[in-house]
Amino acid sequence: MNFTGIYKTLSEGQSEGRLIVVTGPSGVGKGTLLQKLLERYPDRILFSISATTRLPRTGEEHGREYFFWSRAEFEQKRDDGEFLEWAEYAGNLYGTPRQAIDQAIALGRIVLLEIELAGARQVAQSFPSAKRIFIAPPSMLVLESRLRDRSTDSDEQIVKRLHHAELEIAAASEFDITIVNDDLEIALQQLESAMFD
Ligand SMILES: Nc1ncnc2c1ncn2[C@@H]1O[C@H](COP(=O)(O)OP(=O)(O)OP(=O)(O)O)[C@@H](O)[C@H]1O
Ligand SMILES: Nc1nc2c(ncn2[C@@H]2O[C@H](COP(=O)(O)O)[C@@H](O)[C@H]2O)c(=O)[nH]1
Repeated sequence: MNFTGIYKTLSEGQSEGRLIVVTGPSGVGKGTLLQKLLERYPDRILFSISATTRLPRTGEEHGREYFFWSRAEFEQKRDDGEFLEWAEYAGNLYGTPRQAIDQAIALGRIVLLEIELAGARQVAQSFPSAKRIFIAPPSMLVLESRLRDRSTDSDEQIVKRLHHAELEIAAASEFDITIVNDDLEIALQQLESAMFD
């Protein structure tokens, strides 16, 4: 059975498996929030591991933060239909492999996708019942300082990411709910309520 088939069956009431998409500009704190949720609900939540063609940052491991694939490998898998969604972002390809998600939803888990806007739009088309949550920064200045203080991206990457951020923030109204990540604990509580309601 393909993913659509499994998801339909589950939405008809046989399990509580569901898909939640979390989108927001790079540096807004999506990963920080989701990591904390995962620590709170390790048995209920599955955090999808994406694939990317970007190089690993210090401390990142293949199969933990991402599957780090070459562009040729990524494109082959994309052409073979192995991604639920994919997009080019700031010069690299990113995508959600379908397989683990199919299995987790079938087992009744809440599956979280942390993806950028173009991918979120694809999921909205293929899975209109997925809940879509937008994480917004308190301001562009705060976003920029989070990106700079994180010290993971070059100046060139930061400029690209801030440019993307403006496009993403302009699309926030497409989402079911927007959460401003100012105070981390408050944002976490809001995300938790949105996920389980
Ligand atoms: N509420 C907050 N207040 C202050 N700093 C925060 C808050 N949330 C996250 N941060 C910090 O902001 C930086 C960016 O967070 P994080 O890496 O989680 O962002 P992200 O949205 O996952 O980025 P990307 O999409 O690039 O992966 C990190 O250094 C993190 O510690
Ligand atoms: N469309 C997708 N976007 C994804 C996926 N995995 C991550 N992302 C988004 O990419 C940017 C940059 O991430 P970074 O790790 O290089 O900082 C960020 O907005 C992520 O949410 C994916 O599978 N599909």
